[in-house]
Amino acid sequence: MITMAIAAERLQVARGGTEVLHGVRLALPAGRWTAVVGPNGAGKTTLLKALARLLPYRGEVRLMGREAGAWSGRERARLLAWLGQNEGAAHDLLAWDVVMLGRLPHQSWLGAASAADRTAVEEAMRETQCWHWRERALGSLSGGERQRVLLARALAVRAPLLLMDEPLANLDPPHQADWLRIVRSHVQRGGTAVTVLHEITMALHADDMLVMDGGQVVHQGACSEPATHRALEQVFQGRISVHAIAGQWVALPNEFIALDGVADWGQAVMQEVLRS
Ligand SMILES: Nc1ncnc2c1ncn2[C@@H]1O[C@H](COP(=O)(O)OP(=O)(O)OP(=O)(O)O)[C@@H](O)[C@H]1O
Repeated sequence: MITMAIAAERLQVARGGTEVLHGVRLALPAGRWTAVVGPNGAGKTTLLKALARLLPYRGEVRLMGREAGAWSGRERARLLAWLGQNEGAAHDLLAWDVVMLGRLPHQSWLGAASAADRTAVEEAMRETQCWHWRERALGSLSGGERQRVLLARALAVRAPLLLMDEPLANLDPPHQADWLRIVRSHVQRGGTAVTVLHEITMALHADDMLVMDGGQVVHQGACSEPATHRALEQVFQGRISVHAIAGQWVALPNEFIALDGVADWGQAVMQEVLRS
């Protein structure tokens, strides 16, 4: 039997007095990476927050087969690591201390950090290449540097469930590629990742995709399935299309590729890439 890492039934969430998630049903298998995509305002952040119990909801959420509310706060904090969008953190905290916050669920009340905590922090900071700034205040770092520290904090939890909302914000292309490797290695070790991504080509690297529109999940399927590509094209009103280029699914804006000559130019660039 396939273990469901996260499942929801009849999930309803209201924000500002208005219902914005309308009875969502989903089942995300363990050991896979699911990308949540959809137009602005579709309800992606709301869904992720509800799954992490960061927002009140009606209906049912199950984490690793158990009702989310049945886990104690500390158990849940060890089970599920969260990286939010535009997350605030005290800007005068040192990067090291920010990442150490990810170890709180493992520490006793007022207990000092253990050797295992320090190892987890160092490994997470080296993995996201922010070890170098461990003595710097968070507020002194650039947007992308700060994002890597916050990603390290989520990794330091060593939770089997990793939920990330727009994790690529401010990351340059090499660090986006590093992030991809980190998520892949998390799922290869049996972990589960759920990420909200606006960059559809990056999202197509995931195993599965949850396509949202108007506060509902309109499609759930493998990123390689034509039905998933059709669902994507539909929610973005036919303004993007999914293509296979160099063995990878790529989402391109139709206006762009329809321009005379641009498609030829794209082909030429791709040939160059393949040759190099
Ligand atoms: N705090 C809030 N108060 C009132 N309405 C809210 C609040 N937060 C979100 N909403 C509304 O809920 C709906 C879903 O928002 P949500 O942030 O989940 O969408 P999203 O798919 O993540 O969007 P985006 O792609 O723009 O980040 C939107 O219509 C939004 O305006």
